[in-house]
Amino acid sequence: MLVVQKLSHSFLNGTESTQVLAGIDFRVERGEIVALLGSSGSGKSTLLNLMAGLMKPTEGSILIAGRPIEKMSENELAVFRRTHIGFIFQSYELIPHLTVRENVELPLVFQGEKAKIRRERANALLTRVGLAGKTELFPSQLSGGQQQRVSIARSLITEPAVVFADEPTGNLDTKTEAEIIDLLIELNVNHGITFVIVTHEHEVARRTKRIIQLRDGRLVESDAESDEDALLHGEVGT
Ligand SMILES: Nc1ncnc2c1ncn2[C@@H]1O[C@H](COP(=O)(O)OP(=O)(O)OP(=O)(O)O)[C@@H](O)[C@H]1O
Repeated sequence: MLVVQKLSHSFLNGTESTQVLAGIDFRVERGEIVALLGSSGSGKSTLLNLMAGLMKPTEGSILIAGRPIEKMSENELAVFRRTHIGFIFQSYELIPHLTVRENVELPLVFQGEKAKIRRERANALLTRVGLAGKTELFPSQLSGGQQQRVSIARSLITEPAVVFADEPTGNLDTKTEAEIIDLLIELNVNHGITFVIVTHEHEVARRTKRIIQLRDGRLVESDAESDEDALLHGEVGT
């Protein structure tokens, strides 16, 4: 589903090169939910940008649904991203002058889907994320947690191979954070959606079955249970 192979990345500033990721290898199977955990500066955003095809790696390969995305042209990538990858952002990134339903429909508008089908799929997804009565409101009329639910529905409408969530609860209070993570887990368990959740919060990572941990651009992989154990014994850095 998602295969990251021997991935390294350096940024060039003038003549100086800074290595940010070094020899990253992991795979995420279809139907998995994984937290990508790392402290500030560990390389999470860089890795996410590479996996989303927003930057080309210095070395290595990223396969999504069997396709090496680093080999694609800009145009191929734009189409591939729209159809195979879903995104959930910390700040929701909803369009304020479109209704909740229109926001969710938008990726299908870009695919040229018929209005009736768009509306049906958007309404079904909005029901699934608990917003059945809110479809004709505007984003500003919703709470932060509800806006994030809209963005989750939008990320699913093209039935992507994988959904990347970038600090999805970063703007939410603890109770709403737990509800949003509950929703992502429910969508994973009951609908088989593959999620990679990028976070610096152990509390979020602790909820997923598997944690991939980045430290100084390198991987420290562990499953959630042993990681929790390590946390208890103070072995995992913050
Ligand atoms: N364009 C760039 N040029 C040079 N160095 C960069 C660039 N972008 C990021 N870096 C460096 O790469 C390292 C990793 O940054 P990155 O943003 O990937 O970390 P992060 O784990 O996402 O951190 P945060 O949680 O604070 O966003 C940092 O040391 C950062 O200074």
